[in-house]
Amino acid sequence: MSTEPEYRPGLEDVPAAKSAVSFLDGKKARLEYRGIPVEVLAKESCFEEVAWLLIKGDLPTQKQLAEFDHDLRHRRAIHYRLKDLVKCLPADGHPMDALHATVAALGMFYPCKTVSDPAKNWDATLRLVAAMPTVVTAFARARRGEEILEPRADLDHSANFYYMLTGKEPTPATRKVLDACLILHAEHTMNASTFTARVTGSTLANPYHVVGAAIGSLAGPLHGGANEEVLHQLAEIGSVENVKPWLDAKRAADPKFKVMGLGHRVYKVKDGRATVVQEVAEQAFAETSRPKTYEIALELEKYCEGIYGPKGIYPNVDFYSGVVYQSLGIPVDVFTPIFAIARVAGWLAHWHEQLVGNRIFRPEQISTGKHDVKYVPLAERP
Ligand SMILES: CC(=O)SCCNC(=O)CCNC(=O)[C@H](O)C(C)(C)COP(=O)(O)OP(=O)(O)OC[C@H]1O[C@@H](n2cnc3c(N)ncnc32)[C@H](O)[C@@H]1OP(=O)(O)O
Ligand SMILES: O=C([O-])CC(=O)C(=O)O
Repeated sequence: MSTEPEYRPGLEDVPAAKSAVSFLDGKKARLEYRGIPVEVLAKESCFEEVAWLLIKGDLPTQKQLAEFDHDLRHRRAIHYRLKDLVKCLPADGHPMDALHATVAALGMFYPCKTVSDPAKNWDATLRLVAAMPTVVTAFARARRGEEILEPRADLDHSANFYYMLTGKEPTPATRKVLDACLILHAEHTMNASTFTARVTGSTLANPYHVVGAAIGSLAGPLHGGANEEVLHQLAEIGSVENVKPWLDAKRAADPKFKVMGLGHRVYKVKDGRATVVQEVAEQAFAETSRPKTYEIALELEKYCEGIYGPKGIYPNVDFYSGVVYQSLGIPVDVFTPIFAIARVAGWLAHWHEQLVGNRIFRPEQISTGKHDVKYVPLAERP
């Protein structure tokens, strides 16, 4: 009898950790952060409160939230040499790469060398949550030759992000839309980037390495990078009338063609976050106007339902988020960095959880290579 363990490609259904940070039922599209439905948080809460909830485990008291908010506001500014670094990066480079590089450098300017000091771990946690919007906006502006703006301590997290990006204060509706999007993207059980964060954390690497590794994982088009791809896809389609001919042609050319923003390992119904993003979008469009891309996305969802619905493939959170960001005037390649600005809360929550009773991740492989191969000296090879 074979003793070979069962191999599950992509670790499908294999538990990689025990976690109390969030809960997901993919058949019912139910997502909870520390037991609270995400839809409720998106409507009632703010990103700062949700970050505390995820990392600390419970809703903050009024005093805790006030202190947390104060501490975040005072860690937004980055060292002037980090701004110089951002200015030196290639202007045509991707903002996710700039974020990746600058988060590593952030860890050099504000070190947390070992992870055994809870006070230093907490300081790094605050720094990462607070400073990532500063880094993203610094690169977004510097590459266009615009002045890098100092964070404003009189604005909350979402409003300050929008201000640092655009130089304008958001309207209350825009702030709410952005904040709700950050809340919706803050955490999602054992997704690829969170798993990456936990694996990295399990080596006792410092939190900047943990977040840097997770940023790299999030960047891929099968994960967070899909929100940008969706917008390219909608631009390629170009019109509501072209949805059917476009998809028919793609599928004819490649039966395995993947529609970006569709499908999920866990959800077999429409991602509840996508529905909330649409509700939020309608608020955003009340101030601007319903963009053509949104009409195309709606038509694409409708046409895809007939084709992919029977297989349980529906829109995920990335399907509509980009349309919202675009309507706020945010450049397409900044969409995935916004995801990272939100998800850092979840990554850090998992990092703190991983450190309690930590054991290094070291799974097994099923070896498929050769054995006892004779080494042939180079001179004897053709
Ligand atoms: C925040 C997030 O990370 S949400 C996910 C964002 N990613 C995307 O939107 C990219 C497009 N989607 C995908 O590539 C996938 O659905 C993933 C990566 C999200 C999930 O991948 P997996 O769970 O490994 O599913 P897998 O890729 O094996 O697909 C299973 C089947 O559904 C099909 N399928 C999955 N997604 C799609 C899609 N977007 N369009 C068309 N068909 C799809 C596959 O072709 C495959 O079909 P088959 O059984 O006939 O071979
Ligand atoms: O859970 C996943 O695999 C991907 C996802 O939706 C997320 O990270 O938000």
